[in-house]
Amino acid sequence: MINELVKKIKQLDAPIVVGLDPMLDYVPEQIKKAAFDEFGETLKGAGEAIWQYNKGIIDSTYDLIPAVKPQIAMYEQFGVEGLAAFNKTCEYAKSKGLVVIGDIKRGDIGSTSSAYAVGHAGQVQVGSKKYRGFDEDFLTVNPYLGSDGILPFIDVCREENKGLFILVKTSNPSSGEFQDQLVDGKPLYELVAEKVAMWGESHMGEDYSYIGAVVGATYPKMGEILRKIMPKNFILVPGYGAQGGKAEDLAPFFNEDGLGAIINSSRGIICAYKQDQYSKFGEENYADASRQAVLDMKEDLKKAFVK
Ligand SMILES: O=C(O)c1cc(=O)[nH]c(=O)n1[C@@H]1O[C@H](COP(=O)(O)O)[C@@H](O)[C@H]1O
Repeated sequence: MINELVKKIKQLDAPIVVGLDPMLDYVPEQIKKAAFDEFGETLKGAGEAIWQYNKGIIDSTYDLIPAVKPQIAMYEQFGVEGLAAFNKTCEYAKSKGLVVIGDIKRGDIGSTSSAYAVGHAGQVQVGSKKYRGFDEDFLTVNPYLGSDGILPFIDVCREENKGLFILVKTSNPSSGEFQDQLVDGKPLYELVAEKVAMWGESHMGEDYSYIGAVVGATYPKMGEILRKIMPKNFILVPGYGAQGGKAEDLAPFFNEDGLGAIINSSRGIICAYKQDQYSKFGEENYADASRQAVLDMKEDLKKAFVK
């Protein structure tokens, strides 16, 4: 899948992933009304509303972008109905040719990581049959438990031609509390990056590894160092837009070949219709506002390459 992702990024000239993080408050009234008329103000109604909202965004942007990243918490809050919406969203995005990055941020002791990996990237055995519970192309994982927690994910990804993005330096304000701590004079995030580079060698694509890293757009100086430590690993970069990351800060995340990073924007795209600059679209045309926001993001990212 990493080769397909790289190919699509090149073809579309868009190192962009749209984060499908649907809070119910973001869903336009007309979609909520239709869902609640059918299923009532229930978890099922909420699941239907977020699915229809996502479908609109996918339909209006799939020809411009290589990938989407549904964040599972936004779905889990509605219980199994939310998870059904997550699954439908992943399946529909794939049917439109999009690469799906399942933002599940899992990681546990080995046996439990194995079950997570099977559930989201592999196939579970049921008697004589095998089934895919969920079926994302990439997963985000948390490396806090060490190799035991990561290797089961890599094993499944190797069998399935899938990949990972491992948290290295996260975009949030308190990410330094643990991640920046010095260990033998080196920040912890650098040690994790060295491990990601090493793990990545065991599952290589053509030019890049299937094993990538997550580094926040909000820490460009660290991004520059991490880019060098992990030259063959793709970096998923969240934090652009709603969290304050600017296009001008993104250059260090890319390699000389103009590749190596994919920039996420969630609220900046899916809630575009709520922003002043896109208010002319109106709530009913939220999906057109999202399309315009993707086009504007694409233009804006060009600044990252202006030397
Ligand atoms: O793994 C992630 O995607 C992630 C890592 C990180 O360091 N920071 C971060 O914001 N994210 C996710 O990226 C998305 C950012 O959303 P926006 O701030 O709305 O663009 C959310 O889904 C976050 O959960």
